[in-house]
Amino acid sequence: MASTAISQPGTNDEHHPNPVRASPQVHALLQRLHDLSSTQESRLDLLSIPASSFHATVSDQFVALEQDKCQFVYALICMSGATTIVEAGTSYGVSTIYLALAARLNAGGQGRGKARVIGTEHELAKAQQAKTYWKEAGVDDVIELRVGDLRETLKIEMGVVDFLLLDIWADMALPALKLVQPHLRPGATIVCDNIIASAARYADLLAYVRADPAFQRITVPYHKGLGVFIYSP
Ligand SMILES: C[S@@+](CC[C@H](N)C(=O)[O-])C[C@H]1O[C@@H](n2cnc3c(N)ncnc32)[C@H](O)[C@@H]1O
Repeated sequence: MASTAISQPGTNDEHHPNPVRASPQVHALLQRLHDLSSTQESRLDLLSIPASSFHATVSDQFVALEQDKCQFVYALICMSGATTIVEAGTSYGVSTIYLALAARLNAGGQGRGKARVIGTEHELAKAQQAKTYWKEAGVDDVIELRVGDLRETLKIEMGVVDFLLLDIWADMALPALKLVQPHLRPGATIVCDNIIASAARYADLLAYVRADPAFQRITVPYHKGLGVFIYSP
């Protein structure tokens, strides 16, 4: 019997439609950035880099959230109506474009707040380049980038937060969650990348959320596991 090739998520075909509403120019930009990131990552084995040298080894790399996960995150934000979003780990701002597009779409609805995406990035060069991509994508008005160590930059006002994306070096995930947690609205969504593959590195985060019944958890079976927590205190 002839076999039919099954397409992969993120490919945008009849089986895996792309939910993102954007112009052809923005789709082309996103594709270009994902391709750049994938090419870089194919030369690195991120999980084999020791935690002690991780920051230095990948400090100029994209390490963008994969395209299929970005599309899922976009859809989750559209479903939840989130308009205020915090991103722990922005890098060159690829995932941030999806967050901004979705928050802005939600903010267009009646009675919703203004779209606001707060990004965080330690590396100044990445932050500067990210801003040029956001301008090209036409979402720079929605994004506020906090440059520096998120353990300081997330101490500043952020309003009531609907959605938190943890796409950060594993040792920074729990500090980020703890800083944003007091601002999360009941029912807020938290997404954490690589929750299975990096489980050992996320030991502190996992112990924290498992110990608190306010976090309803599910792992979505994307590559390396995508953790989704609903915050219901
Ligand atoms: C996985 S990348 C983020 C990718 C991005 N979300 C995307 O999809 O395009 C993680 C980023 O977190 C940044 N980072 C690591 N530790 C940080 C800290 N303490 N404060 C702020 N940013 C940090 C790194 O420089 C890196 O660019």
